[in-house]
Amino acid sequence: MTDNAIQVRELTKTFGEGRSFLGRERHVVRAVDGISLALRSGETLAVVGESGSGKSTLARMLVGLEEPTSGEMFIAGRDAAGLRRRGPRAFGKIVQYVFQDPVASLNPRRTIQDILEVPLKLLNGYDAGRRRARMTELLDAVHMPADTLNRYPHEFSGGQAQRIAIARALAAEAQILILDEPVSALDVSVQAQVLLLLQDLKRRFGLSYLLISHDLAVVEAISDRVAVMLLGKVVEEAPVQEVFARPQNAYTRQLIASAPKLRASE
Ligand SMILES: Nc1ncnc2c1ncn2[C@@H]1O[C@H](COP(=O)(O)OP(=O)(O)OP(=O)(O)O)[C@@H](O)[C@H]1O
Repeated sequence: MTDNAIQVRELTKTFGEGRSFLGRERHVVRAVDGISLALRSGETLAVVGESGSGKSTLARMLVGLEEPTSGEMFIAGRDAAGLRRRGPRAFGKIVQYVFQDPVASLNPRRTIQDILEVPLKLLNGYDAGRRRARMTELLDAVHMPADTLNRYPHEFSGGQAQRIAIARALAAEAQILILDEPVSALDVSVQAQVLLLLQDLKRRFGLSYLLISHDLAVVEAISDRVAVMLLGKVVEEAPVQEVFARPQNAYTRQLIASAPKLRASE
């Protein structure tokens, strides 16, 4: 248990429960359907699956944005039910979300300094001097120049904006990052740089990543293990080389077969 950054047991999330205001039964969607899985400390676990398989719902529960219908979640060894009672900041200190669209994830009316200061102030309670020093370190860690602080999100390319979003996630001092399609909105030429950066940061800061991706080339490049989701369930979970070399599940085989990019890159 202690070696797991994230552990979930029998986790379920349904939507549409109850009756509509006309008294009709609603159609219930089991977005996440009794999942058990673990993200080990220091590893990257990829969660793959087609659109609607429940990946985002799982991720949203892990950062406290969605409440499970049933089941258990432990984040950095802490019971998520307890974290939820203490409010959203309790999650933010231990797990952070990196979104697919970096520019949209950064407030357009705020400078990068304002954006980075929020977690430093609210989650860590750093004073002005410490915040300034930490912001310089963070920008350096993501290979952005110090004058980035005075600029606005729209002044940056997608790749640069994603570096800044990653710096913001690191500012919380959380050890676990949920990477939700972190490079799919970026030009292919920039994707590799951001993936290399993520690998570098993971080693330097001892991070653990839960990577959501539909791009199997990205999954193969940076993951240690893969969990394959289908209709809210995990149908296969194995080390990355194993999943690609010997997929056990028919759905996994189909996913791999329909990923020409991966085979073409070999
Ligand atoms: N807030 C909600 N209310 C009702 N249904 C929802 C809600 N959020 C998700 N769902 C449903 O739950 C299922 C899983 O959706 P989810 O977004 O988790 O899948 P996904 O694998 O992340 O898909 P994508 O790759 O398109 O983001 C879908 O059928 C979706 O329509």
